[in-house]
Amino acid sequence: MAQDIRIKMCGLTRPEDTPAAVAAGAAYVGFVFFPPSPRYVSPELAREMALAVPPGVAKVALVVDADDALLDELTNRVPLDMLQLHGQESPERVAEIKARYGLPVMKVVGVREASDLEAIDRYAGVADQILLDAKPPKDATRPGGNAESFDWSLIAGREWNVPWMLAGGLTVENVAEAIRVTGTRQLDLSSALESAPGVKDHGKMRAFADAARA
Ligand SMILES: O=C(O)c1ccccc1N[C@@H]1O[C@H](COP(=O)(O)O)[C@@H](O)[C@H]1O
Repeated sequence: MAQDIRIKMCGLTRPEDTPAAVAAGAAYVGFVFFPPSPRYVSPELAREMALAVPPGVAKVALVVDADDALLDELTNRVPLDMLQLHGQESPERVAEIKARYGLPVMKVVGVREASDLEAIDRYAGVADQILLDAKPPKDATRPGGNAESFDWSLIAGREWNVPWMLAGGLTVENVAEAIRVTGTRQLDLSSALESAPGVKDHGKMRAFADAARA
């Protein structure tokens, strides 16, 4: 059993989802604060859910090009352990957010082709973690959570001097291959854990965690 695999289960929307993610063995739980998403949760609901998360499981706020007003509200109301920046935030903005809120920051880098990976070095000095996700399809209404994978062979054998996670279209069927090709020790997903957009399926959470660790 590959017990050292760490999983982030993102886009939890109901109070019962957090204990289910924790029971499945999630190392991180994610709350989406991007209003167009079917996984959007209000700060009030996120607070209720976050308060039920035991120590040792990181509570992550996913935001997209958030301004300080939103980040002030979230950090004041929700007990958080990490901010996930899933927009076009520059390295300077990442550094500013990190300094202002004193929370670890995970910057998303969208990947479609090899040259996209050059962005990692620009963020490695400021972000605490990098999340490699597929760039969204052209007609997408959100920058992530589209159940799209990128070509994992682009990062086969690559190493960076910053912790990183793999995201984008991970499923119970492809997770073993994703780990084999990329060597990742951290996985992040949302769509494949759902029975409908925004509705997490607790059986799928358990099945994914079992497959990832097998
Ligand atoms: O899930 C969303 O609605 C979302 C909205 C805006 C930005 C990112 C979003 N999701 C994140 O995208 C990746 C991959 O998700 P999937 O497994 O392909 O559905 C993951 O980090 C989600 O949390």
